[in-house]
Amino acid sequence: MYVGIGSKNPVKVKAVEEVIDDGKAVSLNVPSGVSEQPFSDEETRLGAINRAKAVVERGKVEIGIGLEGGVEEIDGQFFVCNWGAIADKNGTVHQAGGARFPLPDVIGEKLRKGEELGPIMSEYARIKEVNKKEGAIGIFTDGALDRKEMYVHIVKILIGQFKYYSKVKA
Ligand SMILES: O=c1[nH]c(=O)c2ncn([C@@H]3O[C@H](COP(=O)(O)OP(=O)(O)OP(=O)(O)O)[C@@H](O)[C@H]3O)c2[nH]1
Ligand SMILES: [Mg+2]
Repeated sequence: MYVGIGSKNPVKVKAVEEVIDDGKAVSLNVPSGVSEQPFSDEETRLGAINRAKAVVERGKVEIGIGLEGGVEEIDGQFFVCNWGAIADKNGTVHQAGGARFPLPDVIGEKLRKGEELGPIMSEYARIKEVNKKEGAIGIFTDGALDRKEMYVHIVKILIGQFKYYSKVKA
């Protein structure tokens, strides 16, 4: 399957490569069409869909995948949320949501001031570009689950739906 991923972030690219059959994905820098730091499930999901569609519109690949991270406030506490979408040239789109977990208030306060989670996490964990490594989920689970593995889960749900619904339609 010749697949494009709408990000140059290595954790997202590796997650797609790990799941697809031939193991090779084209990575493209495409706009998400939402804020750099999405602030709700809706906005994060839309960012994933926009990225997936933008990849296909570039015309290099038949199938595009968009993965987007964001935050969602529930009862005064911020949770990291993650969404993915897969799109093909015929306009088919499938979606999937991933893990969510709470962030400490000290991080929530910085998010409220308009800072982006990636840099906040790097400062908090004292790890450069932690968003391209284990990510917030790796830090707050003591390494039990890293950001790539979290996206692998989403990509499996995306590719799985794509295959299932292609068969059903045939
Ligand atoms: O360290 C992190 N661990 C995570 O689990 C996580 N989830 C989201 N974010 C941050 O939320 C913003 C939008 O996310 P995002 O989808 O735009 O990702 P990104 O900016 O890292 O990649 P990309 O935009 O180049 O594809 C960015 O500031 C991300 O760093 C995370 N940071
Ligand atoms: Mg980003």
